[in-house]
Amino acid sequence: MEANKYLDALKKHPLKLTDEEAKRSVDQIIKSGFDNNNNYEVYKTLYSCIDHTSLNTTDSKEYIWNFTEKINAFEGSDPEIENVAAICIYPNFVETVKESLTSNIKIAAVAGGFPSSQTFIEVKVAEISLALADGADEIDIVINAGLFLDKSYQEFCEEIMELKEVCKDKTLKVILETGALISAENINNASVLSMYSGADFLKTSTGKGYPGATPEAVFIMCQAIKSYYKATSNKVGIKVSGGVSTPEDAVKYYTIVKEVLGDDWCNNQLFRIGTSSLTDKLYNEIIKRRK
Ligand SMILES: O=C[C@H](O)COP(=O)(O)O
Repeated sequence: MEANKYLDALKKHPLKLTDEEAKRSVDQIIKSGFDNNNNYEVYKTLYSCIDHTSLNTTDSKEYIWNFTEKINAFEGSDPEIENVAAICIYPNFVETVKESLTSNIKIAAVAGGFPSSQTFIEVKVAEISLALADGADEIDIVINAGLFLDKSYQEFCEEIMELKEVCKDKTLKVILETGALISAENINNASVLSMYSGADFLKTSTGKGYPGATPEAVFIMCQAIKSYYKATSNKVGIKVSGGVSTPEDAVKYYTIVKEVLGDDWCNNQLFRIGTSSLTDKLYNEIIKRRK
């Protein structure tokens, strides 16, 4: 995009709410919609939207192998429940997951200098290329928040465009690290620029070092995705991550996505929950609610 296109894109998709208005709106959405979605069928949908995540300093080949084996064991074990959407790991474990995975789910890798994104573009390109070569289906990168906050939008967008080019037809999820962007305006603007730069999904948080997902941030991101869809007919997905640890949290985010974006987004093609602690809890809740 040429220089004026960045500002044009932001003008085309302005934030129409203050932070306070966004909070009131999303609180009302949750209040009026939560109970309708707090049910067995939605829980099963949510389970199928999970990016089952392990991003620990202590992760090892053996641990990730066993982590994957648990997902393999679940496959087909319960005819009523579709397996999780993806396994999400550090890039150096893609090979391990590829070798051990027997279920038909996606392999997602964080890459590009996760979680700070503070490294050379050459390193980001190499890390993504290696993860893809090992078999990753999806790549989760973090925005260059420094460039964004400095309003260096051309460099900001060109970096995402370059990394999307490396991914080709593989899914690129762009982590906004909303806990670092803080304001609704920053979250809206980072969403808009990331989508025009090639993001297939917008993702809230790394879960590392900054506050994770919030209903307000997800609401703002969904509004931006809706506005972008109206302008371009392109559907960009939403991935909620960072501290999503209870079935109730997941239902709240589902409620926001359903209300703002509609049923088209309420599946794992366009809605994911990145989590390291929800999967078993959600399964247990589903079993509890089974008649
Ligand atoms: O998607 C990736 C996140 O790191 C998961 O965050 P969490 O460990 O708070 O569930």
